[in-house]
Formats: sequence, structure tokens, C-alpha cells
Amino acid sequence: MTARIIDGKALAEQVRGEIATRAAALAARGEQPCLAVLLIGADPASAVYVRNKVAGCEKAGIRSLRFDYSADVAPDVVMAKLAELNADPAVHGILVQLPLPPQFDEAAVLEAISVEKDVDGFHAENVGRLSQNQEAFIPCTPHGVMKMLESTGVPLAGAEAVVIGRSNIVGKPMAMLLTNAGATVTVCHSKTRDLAFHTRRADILVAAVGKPRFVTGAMIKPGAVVIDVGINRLTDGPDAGKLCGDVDFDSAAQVAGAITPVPGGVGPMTITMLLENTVISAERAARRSGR
Ligand SMILES: NC(=O)C1=CN([C@@H]2O[C@H](COP(=O)(O)OP(=O)(O)OC[C@H]3O[C@@H](n4cnc5c(N)ncnc54)[C@H](OP(=O)(O)O)[C@@H]3O)[C@@H](O)[C@H]2O)C=CC1
Ligand SMILES: Nc1nc(=O)c2c([nH]1)NC[C@@H]1CN(c3ccc(C(=O)N[C@@H](CCC(=O)O)C(=O)O)cc3)C=[N+]21
Ligand SMILES: [Mg+2]
Repeated sequence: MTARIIDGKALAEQVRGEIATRAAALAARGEQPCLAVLLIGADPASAVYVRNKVAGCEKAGIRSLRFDYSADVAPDVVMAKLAELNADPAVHGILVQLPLPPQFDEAAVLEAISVEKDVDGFHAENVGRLSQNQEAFIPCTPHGVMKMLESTGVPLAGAEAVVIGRSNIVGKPMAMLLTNAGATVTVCHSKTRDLAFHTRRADILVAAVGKPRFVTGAMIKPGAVVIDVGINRLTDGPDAGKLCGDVDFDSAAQVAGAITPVPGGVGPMTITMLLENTVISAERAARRSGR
């Protein structure tokens, strides 16, 4: 058996077309969607993601503002910029690229972003709303995964879903979205005693571990839908310099029913959901001001 490949790039392209139409309609009503992105420090991977986000905005007709700070910037400087962006009616979305240097209190930074402009969905109030299944900004990576699952037609209600990873930005919101969709969800992490016991029962398996090729075909139930969130740059071996996921694609594709590639899987969908959240925020702003 060879798995069907879930083409995140193609799906992202399709959804971005609809987003561009909505952005153009907003601009015509005098509410051009605008995303502000703050990058602190010079991590090369973060710089690539931020560049992809800004480029995605441009192609969709969303204005972007980019603010770069050195790794040793004083937190007060960033907090003052956030206050300014919160108060600026031309700005609809604010994103502070994670991770942050050690002098920052990550939770305090995320709380300092206005709930209405928190297009990452990381503010405690948006996290709480998601957990109560209320309208919220949904975190982009797990939201993109849900769109990819929907594109496969796999039934979510009653499915056994296993998420590997319990981070605030991927694993936990992923588990919440799958729970809200009616799956029976198991969350695994580094303390899980017998990981393969859990993963082999999964109709839907989401890997967000941060370890290259960690999930192998032997850990997968035949026919399962496998979503690979991981982005790892290989440092040695024959593929040094290349990107790979948390799933060992070659062995997994022999067993799974459908699988996402890396690159070209979850990454492009993450950015697409960020663009969508920015447009949603601008639509709400236009409605509030009667435009
Ligand atoms: N495609 C995209 O758009 C995005 C991709 N990513 C990528 O996804 C991956 C995960 O990101 P993120 O959630 O931020 O990572 P974190 O490092 O924050 O979380 C990793 C999780 O994996 C768990 N874990 C680590 N080792 C094991 C193990 N041996 N067995 C089981 N579980 C384990 C950890 O457990 P514990 O909690 O116990 O430490 C933790 O919960 C990374 O590769 C990242 O680059 C992230 C965001 C977006
Ligand atoms: N506040 C915040 N919000 C985030 O959404 C956020 C973050 N911080 N910190 C880091 C993670 C990671 N992340 C990715 C986004 C795009 C790709 C992406 O475009 N991936 C391409 C390849 C990129 C490459 O070539 O390196 C792909 O998979 O095809 C990957 C990863 C967002 N994150
Ligand atoms: Mg993390």
C-alpha cells in the first residue's frame, strides 16, 4: 500500500485565492487588512518563516509591517511597540514570532497583544474561548491541520486521534480542535510510557515532536491519516541541509492511507490560516466601524 499524499501547498494556494478576494473587497471598503510581525533575534529558521509570512501577505493583498529587534532588546521596547500597534486602527493582526530570547516572559508578551488582534490565537482569552468551543482566533498550525483533514474526507466524529506533542502552539490546541470535532483524542509526550501502543491505534495521527523522522511505519495503523507538523533541518548524513518532518516519510507512506509531506505540507497551510485570521480581524473591524 502506498499512501495518498495530502498536498498542503496546493490546498494553501486554493484557500489563499479566496482570502485574496476577501482582502480586495475590504480594501475597496477602505479597510485594507494589515498584519504586523515582530521578529526578535536572528534565528535563521525564524527569519525564513517570517519572510514566508510577509510574502504570503503581499500575494494576498494584505499589508504587512515588519519590526526587527536584536536578541538583546529590552522587553520594555517591545511592550511599547505592542501598545502602539494595539492602538493603531490600521493594524488588524499582531504576531510576535516565537521563541523569544531568555529575558522575555513569553506569557506576558502574548497577553500584551490585544485579544481582537491576536491572529496567532495564543492569548489566554483566545485559548480559553477555544477550549469552550466559542468563537475565537484559532491557532494557525492546528487550524491548518483541520483543513487538511477535512480535505481528505476522513470522518472526525468517533475517530481515534493521537497527537504527539503537548506544546501551547501546536499539540494542545490540536487536541482541543479534534475534541471539538468529535474525535476521541489521546495526547502523547516525552513522559508517555508506551508511545507505539497509542500511535498504532490511531485513525488520525498528528506528529508535533521536533525530532527528525521520529515516527516510523511500524508505529502506524494501516490506512491511518498521518499529519507531519515537524520541521527539522538535517545537519548530517546524506540529506544534510535538507528539511524533514517528524515522520519517517518513506516507511510511513508504506502503511498510512494518507500522509502530508515536508516541506509542502502543514507549513504552507499555517501561513494560509494566519492570512485568513488577519482578514477575519479586518472584516470585524469594518463591521464595527459600519463600513
Ligand atoms: N509546520 C508548521 O507550521 C509548524 C511546525 N512546527 C514544528 O513542529 C514541531 C513541534 O513544535 P512545538 O510543538 O513547538 O515543539 P515543542 O518542542 O514545544 O514540543 C515538542 C513536544 O514533543 C514531545 N516530545 C519530545 N520528545 C518526545 C518523545 N521522545 N516521545 C514523545 N513525545 C516527545 C515533548 O514532550 P514534553 O512536553 O514532555 O517535553 C513536547 O510536548 C517542531 O519540529 C517545530 O519546528 C511548529 C510550529 C508550526
Ligand atoms: N508567533 C508564532 N507564530 C507561528 O505561527 C510560529 C511561531 N511563532 N514560531 C515558529 C513556528 C513555526 N512556523 C512555521 C511557519 C511556516 C513554515 C513554512 O513555511 N514551512 C515551509 C518550508 C519553510 C522552509 O523552507 O524552511 C514548508 O513546510 O513547506 C514552517 C513553520 C510558524 N510558527
Ligand atoms: Mg515550543
